[in-house]
Amino acid sequence: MAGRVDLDGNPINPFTICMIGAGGFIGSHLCEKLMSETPHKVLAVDVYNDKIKHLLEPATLTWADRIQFHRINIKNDSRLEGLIKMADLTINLAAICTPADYNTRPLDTIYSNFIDALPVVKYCSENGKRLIHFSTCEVYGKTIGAFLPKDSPLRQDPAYYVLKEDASPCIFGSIEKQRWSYACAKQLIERLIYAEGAENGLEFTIVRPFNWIGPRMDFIPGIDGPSEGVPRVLACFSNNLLRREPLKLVDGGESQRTFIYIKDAIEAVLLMIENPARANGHIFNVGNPNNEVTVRQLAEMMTQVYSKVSGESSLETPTIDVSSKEFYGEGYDDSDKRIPDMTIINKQLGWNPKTSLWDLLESTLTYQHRTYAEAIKQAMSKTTAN
Ligand SMILES: NC(=O)c1ccc[n+]([C@@H]2O[C@H](COP(=O)([O-])OP(=O)(O)OC[C@H]3O[C@@H](n4cnc5c(N)ncnc54)[C@H](O)[C@@H]3O)[C@@H](O)[C@H]2O)c1
Ligand SMILES: O=c1ccn([C@@H]2O[C@H](COP(=O)(O)OP(=O)(O)O[C@H]3OC[C@@H](O)[C@H](O)[C@H]3O)[C@@H](O)[C@H]2O)c(=O)[nH]1
Repeated sequence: MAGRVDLDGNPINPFTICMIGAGGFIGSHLCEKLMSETPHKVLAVDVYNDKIKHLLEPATLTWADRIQFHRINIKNDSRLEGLIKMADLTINLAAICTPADYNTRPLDTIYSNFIDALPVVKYCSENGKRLIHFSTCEVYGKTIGAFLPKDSPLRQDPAYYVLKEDASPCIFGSIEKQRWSYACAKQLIERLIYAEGAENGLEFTIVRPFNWIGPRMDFIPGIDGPSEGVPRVLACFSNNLLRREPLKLVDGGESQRTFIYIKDAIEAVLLMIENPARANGHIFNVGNPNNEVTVRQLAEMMTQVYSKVSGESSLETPTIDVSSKEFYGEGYDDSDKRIPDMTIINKQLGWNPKTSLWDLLESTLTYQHRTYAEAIKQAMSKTTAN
C-alpha cells in the first residue's frame, strides 16, 4: 500500500471518498478494493449495508478506521452535504437500475436517476469537490444498425453499431415505451454534469458501465429479495438454474450484450479515482467488447457452466420463450446490441478488460451455488410441504 504512484509516476496521497450507493453491487466491490489495496478512506452512504457487512464488522479489521457506514436516503437527508464537504471526492452510484422497474415504476426511475442526483452534483460544484458519476451504456439506446433492413450488409459494419462516447447518437424509443425513462434520466444528468463542468468548472468523470456482472449482483427472488421481484439477467438466470427451472428468453433472446467481470471493471474505476488529471472531464465506456453473446447464447453458456460447478445435470428443456409483454409488462423495449468503443479509456488510463465470459461465469456461478443452493433447497421443500 505504501508508495503508491499514479500512471505518471507521482505519489498518491490518501484521500477521503464519499461513496453514495456503496451498499450495492458495484459499491460493495469498490469498497472491498479500496480497503484491501489502498490507504483511502470511505464514507459509505446507502440505505442498506448487507453487501458490505463483511467490511464493517468486526471492528478489529485492519481497515476499521478507514470505512464508516452512513444509513442515509439521499432523497431527504440534510447530512449529505456535510459528508460531501468532508470528502475530497464523491462517487455517486445510487440509482434504480433494474429494467423491470423502468416501465412499471417510471416516476421512481426518473426521480432516482435524475432528481435525486441533482443535489449531489450541486454540492460538488458549489464546494469545489470532484465527482465520479455512474451513468450507463443505456444512454446509447439502440444502434443505428437496428434501423437498417435485417439483411443489409451495413449491419456488419462497426460504424453502424460500435458505441463511441464522443460520436455515437443516443437513440431511444417513443415516450409510450417507458423502458427509456431510465436512459433518458441518465442522459439528462450527464448533460447537467457536463454543463457544470463547462460553465462552473466542476471536476467530473462520467462512467458508462456495459453490463458488469459478478458475485453479489442484485438478489435471488424469495431468498434475499422479494419473491415477485425481477432482477437483472444474471440473477434471473441464476435463480432459474438454482431452482432447476427453464431459463426464460425474452422475445427469443436475440438481443446482444457484452458482459464484463466486475473485478476487471473495478480496476478501471480505481484508475479513475487515482488519476484525476487523466480522468477529469471525460466520459468513459467500461466494458469488454470481446465478451459479446446473444441472450440465448448467455443462457446456454450459463447452463453448461452451472452444470460443471454444481455437478447437476442440465434440464432436458433448458430454456423457454416468453414475450416481453408477459415478462416485463407494457412499455418494455430493448437495446439491440452493445459493443463499447475502448479508444478513450485506453488512451487516458491504459486500461483493458481481461476475463473471458466463460471464466467470469465460472467464478460467479460457483459463488451463486455456494451462497444460495442450500437456502433454495430449504425454501422449495417448505413450499412442497405446505
Ligand atoms: N451493474 C451494471 O452493469 C450497471 C450498468 C450500467 C449502469 N450502472 C449504474 O451503476 C450504478 C450502480 O449500479 P449497481 O449495479 O451497483 O446497482 P445496485 O442497485 O446494486 O446499487 C445501487 C445502490 O444505491 C442505493 N440507493 C438507491 N437509491 C438510494 C437513495 N435514495 N439513497 C441512498 N442509497 C440509494 C441502493 O440501496 C443500492 O445499494 C447505478 O447508477 C447504475 O445505474 C450499473
Ligand atoms: O430472465 C431474463 C432476464 C432478462 N432477459 C433479457 O436479457 C437482456 C439483459 O437484461 P438485463 O436485465 O441484464 O438488463 P439490460 O442489459 O437490458 O439493462 C441493464 O444494462 C445496463 C444498466 O444500466 C442496467 O443495469 C440495466 O438497465 C435483455 O435483453 C432482457 O430482455 C431475458 O431474456 N430473460
